[in-house]
Amino acid sequence: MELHVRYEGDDDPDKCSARKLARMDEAELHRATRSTPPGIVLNPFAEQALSPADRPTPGDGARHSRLVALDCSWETAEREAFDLEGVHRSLPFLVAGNPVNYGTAFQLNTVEAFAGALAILGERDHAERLLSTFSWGHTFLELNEEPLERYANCEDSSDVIDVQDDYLAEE
Ligand SMILES: C[S@@+](CC[C@H](N)C(=O)[O-])C[C@H]1O[C@@H](n2cnc3c(N)ncnc32)[C@H](O)[C@@H]1O
Repeated sequence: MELHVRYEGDDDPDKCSARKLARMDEAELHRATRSTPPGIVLNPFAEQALSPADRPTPGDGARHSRLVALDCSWETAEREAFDLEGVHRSLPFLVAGNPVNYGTAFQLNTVEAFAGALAILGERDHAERLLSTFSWGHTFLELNEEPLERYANCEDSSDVIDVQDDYLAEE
């Protein structure tokens, strides 16, 4: 899948995972909303959780084969900031493995959000490739190994929420 980032530029540029992905030609940064192409928008406020039902199928338009994230500080990541064109999906319970937010559920950085989404959509190799260039990348996969596998085996969003409920009950 193509990876696109609406890049706000209000977070520490030295720690920004989206900038690193762009330097590696793994993602394209867009500095304005109007230049950001439509796609599956990774939005923590979206009502529907991402699931394997969102996998692109032949005949779907290009927007179904693009993942779009908003790279901004969590302080400015309010509902209105995700005013991007496309199908909005939240990621289910997953835990950050990056050093800034280590152990925090639901607040992933951009590369973790892309990798989690790709794994749920059945593109595990792509997810691993993205994370392999971050020293802590393997931690994200280790922490989330079981939930990622279970989500990837779900049929649709309501199945994903049922699996998520198992993890939230343990919290
Ligand atoms: C708020 S930014 C923070 C980025 C951070 N500055 C970095 O260096 O990667 C992380 C983005 O990843 C996506 N994301 C993170 N957690 C998510 C979740 N639980 N559901 C959907 N998208 C999520 C969203 O697009 C979100 O805006």
